[in-house]
Amino acid sequence: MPSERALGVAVVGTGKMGADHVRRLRHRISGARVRAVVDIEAERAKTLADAIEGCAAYTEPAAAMAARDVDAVLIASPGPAHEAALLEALDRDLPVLCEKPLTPDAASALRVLDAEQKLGHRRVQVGFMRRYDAEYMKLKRLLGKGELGRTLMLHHRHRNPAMPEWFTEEMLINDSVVHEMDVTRWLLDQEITAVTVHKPASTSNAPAGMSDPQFVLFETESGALVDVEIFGHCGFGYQVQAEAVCERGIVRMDDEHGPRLTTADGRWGGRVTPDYLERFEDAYDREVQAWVDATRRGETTGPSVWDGYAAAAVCEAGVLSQREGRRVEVDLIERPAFYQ
Ligand SMILES: NC(=O)c1ccc[n+]([C@@H]2O[C@H](COP(=O)([O-])OP(=O)(O)OC[C@H]3O[C@@H](n4cnc5c(N)ncnc54)[C@H](O)[C@@H]3O)[C@@H](O)[C@H]2O)c1
Ligand SMILES: O[C@H]1[C@H](O)[C@@H](O)[C@H](O)[C@@H](O)[C@H]1O
Repeated sequence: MPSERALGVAVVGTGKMGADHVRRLRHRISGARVRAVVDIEAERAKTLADAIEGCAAYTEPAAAMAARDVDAVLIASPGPAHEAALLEALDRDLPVLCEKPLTPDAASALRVLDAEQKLGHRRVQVGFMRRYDAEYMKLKRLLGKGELGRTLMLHHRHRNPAMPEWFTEEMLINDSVVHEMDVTRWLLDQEITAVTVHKPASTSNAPAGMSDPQFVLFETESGALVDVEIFGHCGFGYQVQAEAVCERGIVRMDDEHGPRLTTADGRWGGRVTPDYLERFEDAYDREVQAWVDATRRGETTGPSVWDGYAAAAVCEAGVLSQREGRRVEVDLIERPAFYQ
């Protein structure tokens, strides 16, 4: 439905990420209006809606999706709640931007994959925002040019200062490393075939029952090896780095943000971003603008339900490896022609 008027968006889940997307839709990107906010915490949704002209608060995603001025849905509830909201939106043929992970496990991701195929056209963009980050885009372009030859290894580092108290050890894999699963598939243009999770000595900052950091190894279809350091409680800030080792060179992603200072006491250096909202702000903006623009043209672009399902299948292997301490092969269905 190519449209001249602003896209009416319902935002489902108004916690840290949902509230930030509401701010983004209102103040940082063009072509959209927040018409509904949904949260099981009624007061949170109402407080947010009261501050936005023409926006209503709901506690049920289905009620918001039925509203006359809602054309599209941005899902930012916790991962386990995504499936129900996605199926509801697909049932109504509404365009969706769904925060990562698509769903936390492969079986639920497959149900979404089936529902979109039954609908007969793509409607869902998955919120793998690193694909919209300037540094990752440069890395992708360089690897794609072919000058460096095949990529033999990728090294990823993913450090968070601390995790919320509800964050579990499994979530280190299916909520955090899911980003590296997606960028690895995207950068190398191939699937991940096996995962092994190793647990080094744990920081005393980790909560009881969580071994942190963890070292995750992916094997890929071409035989590349990919390692990920996931550190949930590094204490000092938010850091995401990547380096590709290729046949004819090495590309290291620049993760510096902000000025680098040299000071009178002989120190030299920059600043580490405190969290993902600051580190990836431009990427989130580009991602949401791309979704609004494509939706207004009547198209669906960006990471697909297939990408969300493939990452969920790798997560499932990763969680099993984390639990059992062994290498686990990824169990992936054949890619349907619909998603070629
Ligand atoms: N792309 C990124 O970098 C990034 C960063 C952070 C979070 N996320 C993703 O965003 C999503 C939300 O994470 P968050 O950190 O904002 O969590 P949060 O806990 O801060 O917020 C979640 C909100 O959803 C509400 N909620 C729970 N169940 C709901 C339901 N069934 N319907 C409607 N609302 C519901 C909660 O009351 C809460 O207000 C998750 O999928 C997470 O993985 C992505
Ligand atoms: O939900 C968040 C978010 O996806 C961040 O981008 C990631 O760095 C965190 O590790 C994760 O917990």
